[in-house]
Amino acid sequence: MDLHIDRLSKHYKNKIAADRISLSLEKGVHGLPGANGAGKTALLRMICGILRPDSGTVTFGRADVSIEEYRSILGYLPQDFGYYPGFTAEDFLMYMAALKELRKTDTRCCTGELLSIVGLEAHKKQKIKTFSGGMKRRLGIAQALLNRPRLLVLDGPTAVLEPKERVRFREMVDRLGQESIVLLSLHIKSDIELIADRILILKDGRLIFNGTHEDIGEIWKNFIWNSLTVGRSGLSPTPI
Ligand SMILES: Nc1ncnc2c1ncn2[C@@H]1O[C@H](COP(=O)(O)OP(=O)(O)OP(=O)(O)O)[C@@H](O)[C@H]1O
Repeated sequence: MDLHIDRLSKHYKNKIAADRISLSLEKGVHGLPGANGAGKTALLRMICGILRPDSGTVTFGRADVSIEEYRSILGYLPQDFGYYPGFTAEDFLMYMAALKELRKTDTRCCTGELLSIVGLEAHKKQKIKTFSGGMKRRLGIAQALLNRPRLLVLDGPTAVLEPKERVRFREMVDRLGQESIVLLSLHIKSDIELIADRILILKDGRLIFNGTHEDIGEIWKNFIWNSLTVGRSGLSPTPI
């Protein structure tokens, strides 16, 4: 089943976060690069039903973004994900599963599997307050996978990952993209090149490109790379 976005718009006073965005996404990994303020987070939040658009629709198959059926196929890692520092990794996943109203029996077996997928199995009894930024991010990815989503939306998933973690993440997303629609906002050149099958580029809330690496051509490639201002820390202009 496909994700359909039809003329989605969102304004904030004098700013346009989304300007009549229309697109359809199929299974695979879709990368969303773009300069700061281009509208990536606004689009992802509208796709997840967290931000209400001024106009336009988001549907998965026949399910509208506002209904329960849509939420049951969705996994989401927000840009600023809140953790409970006193929880262990395992307890946190159980807690998130309860919030998502997943059955306890299903959750118990999959929390171990998910922690292993994100490389945190050895840390499952460790409190989150002792985790590095990269470990927290990986735990955030694990909670997004709890309901085995057919639509997985990750906002800046690689932002604080170490190079080794990043390689593991690429492999994981590659596997997930074979079964599901994966949509990620990415800031780092090598991530976009290596992770995404297709690229969607936003500029000032408008979708200005939707295609493959081959489609994009050198001019557009230069445009994207020049519009990206971040390295691993979000501060360096040099992509890693
Ligand atoms: N709550 C808000 N109030 C006013 N303007 C907002 C609000 N949220 C977003 N905007 C504006 O909407 C536009 C799109 O913001 P958005 O956060 O989606 O960009 P982004 O591409 O995710 O940026 P970044 O890479 O910095 O996270 C920006 O101009 C931003 O300033």
